[in-house]
Amino acid sequence: MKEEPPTQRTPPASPTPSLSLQPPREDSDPPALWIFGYGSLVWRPDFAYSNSRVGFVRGYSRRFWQGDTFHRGSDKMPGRVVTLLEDHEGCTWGVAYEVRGEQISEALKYLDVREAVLGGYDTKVVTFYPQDAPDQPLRALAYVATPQNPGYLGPAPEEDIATQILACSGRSGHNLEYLLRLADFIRLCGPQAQDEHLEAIVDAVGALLPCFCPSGQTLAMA
Ligand SMILES: N[C@@H](CCC(=O)N[C@@H](CS)C(=O)NCC(=O)O)C(=O)O
Repeated sequence: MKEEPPTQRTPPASPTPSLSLQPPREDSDPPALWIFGYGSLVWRPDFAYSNSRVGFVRGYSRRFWQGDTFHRGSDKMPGRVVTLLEDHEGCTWGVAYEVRGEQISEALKYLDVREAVLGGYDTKVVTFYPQDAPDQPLRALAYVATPQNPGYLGPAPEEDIATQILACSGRSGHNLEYLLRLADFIRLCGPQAQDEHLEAIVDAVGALLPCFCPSGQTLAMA
């Protein structure tokens, strides 16, 4: 399902940087583009793609520092979603999706609405290292929310981020679902994908939950 923007919330993203499409492998092969997801794109790309690979990007850390007033929050109660922070020591795990031929324009058109218009993200070219072939890195397009975008919330104690996540939901669902689906993915990637920031927020949510679910209800994940 593709979200339709109720109104233009942020200026259209700057045109996608001239990411040279991967040359066709054979003359008959269509051009290809890799798109790197590290937040909701990990479990809900919602665009057609030909191939996907789990892996990581170096030089970035994932942070719940972007506000979201559409998908996981509202204007009155913005949720928190992730962006990439430039961090020389950082390593962020996610999923890269290969789009080929006509899939390219369809994916970019959809993501421009979902990520840029509705989410305040901009595009950035990153180097993606597939988990199964880290010696064969790929250039990929990533959507990154910079501090200059109007929805940027920036750093906060993990306990405060956890409180905000527990209190927010939007058109795509509860902010807690967003956190837990991402934590599930990182857990499935194994210990090399450890994300201390994400873990600290999940731990803080666990510590707060009795306050939010006094009857001891368990969290039902759809
Ligand atoms: N750009 C990041 C983050 C994308 C992201 O999480 N964007 C949010 C807010 S704009 C979104 O699309 N949410 C849809 C959802 O929460 O299901 C990614 O590559 O996954």
